[in-house]
Amino acid sequence: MIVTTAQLFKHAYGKYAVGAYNINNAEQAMGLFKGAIDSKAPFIIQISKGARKYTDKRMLEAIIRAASEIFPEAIFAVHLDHGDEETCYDCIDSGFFSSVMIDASHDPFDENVAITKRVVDRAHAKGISVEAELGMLGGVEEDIAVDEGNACLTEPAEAEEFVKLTGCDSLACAIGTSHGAFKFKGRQSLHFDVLDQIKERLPNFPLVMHGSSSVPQDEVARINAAGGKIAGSMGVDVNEYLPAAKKGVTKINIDTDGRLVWTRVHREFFQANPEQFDFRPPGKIFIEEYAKFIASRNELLGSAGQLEDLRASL
Ligand SMILES: O=C(CO)COP(=O)(O)O
Ligand SMILES: O=C[C@H](O)COP(=O)(O)O
Ligand SMILES: [Zn+2]
Ligand SMILES: [Zn+2]
Repeated sequence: MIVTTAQLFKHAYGKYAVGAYNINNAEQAMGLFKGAIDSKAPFIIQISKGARKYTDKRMLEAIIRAASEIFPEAIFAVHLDHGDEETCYDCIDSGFFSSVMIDASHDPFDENVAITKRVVDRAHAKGISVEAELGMLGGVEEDIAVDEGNACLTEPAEAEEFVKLTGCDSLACAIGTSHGAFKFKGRQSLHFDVLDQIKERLPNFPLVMHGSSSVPQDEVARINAAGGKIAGSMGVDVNEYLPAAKKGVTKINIDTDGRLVWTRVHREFFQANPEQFDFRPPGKIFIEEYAKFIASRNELLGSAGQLEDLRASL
């Protein structure tokens, strides 16, 4: 069943975070739905502009509708990840997306407000939720690279004003993370101080954490042992997911870690079976491994086991 992110956040706020996972193909969709059902968790499927280009937006919709038929118990939102204004309107008009993200965080504050407000008006007219972004993460997103020096944490007073002016349903805040596999040079903590200040100004308002992959070091080691060359990568401490959720982070975005699962499975498979050229055996392994990964993340986010209570509340 497709619901809005606002419906998911109402149930989760302050108790747990809903995992938001990107998909690009059928194997990821199968693993995601299976892992969510195995862990009895609601979830958010995210589709980036890159995914819509790679697989074709019609193919992605068909894959998700099919997965929803294969796993009829699933409760999830279909969400556009890092949309621009034009892509937001395309998704709002599609009749398929229940939630969009307008990411105008690279524009000046007033421009971000104006763009976000226009998207909010169009989305709300159709009952669709809107995530906006304020502050700047490091790393690369949708082809825009932000180096560490230019990344800036969300300013709490600005966040309060931004939400009032735009009427958005949730806000992606920069609290120290970045996209991709190279977030930190050493183990680093989230900026809980900033989170506390934002929560004080925006009580009961759902916040979103992008760049939340943990980049498991054993996963990286296995990839490198099987011929990969991923060096100096470090991610978010998974033990900080739940404390962040208790401070209002209601959506936690994880994409890179899933790509690492894919890379490890396929590198190990083809290294062990150099004569193989059928992609289905490793594809099958990936679906199983990705399902296990999703279930493990949902446990850490606290969303595992919430499915039936959520269903009863809808
Ligand atoms: O924020 C993300 C998608 O919007 C994904 O972040 P990661 O690169 O840490 O997985
Ligand atoms: O924010 C980035 C997400 O991980 C999506 O990545 P993508 O734009 O390469 O599909
Ligand atoms: Zn952004
Ligand atoms: Zn993101």
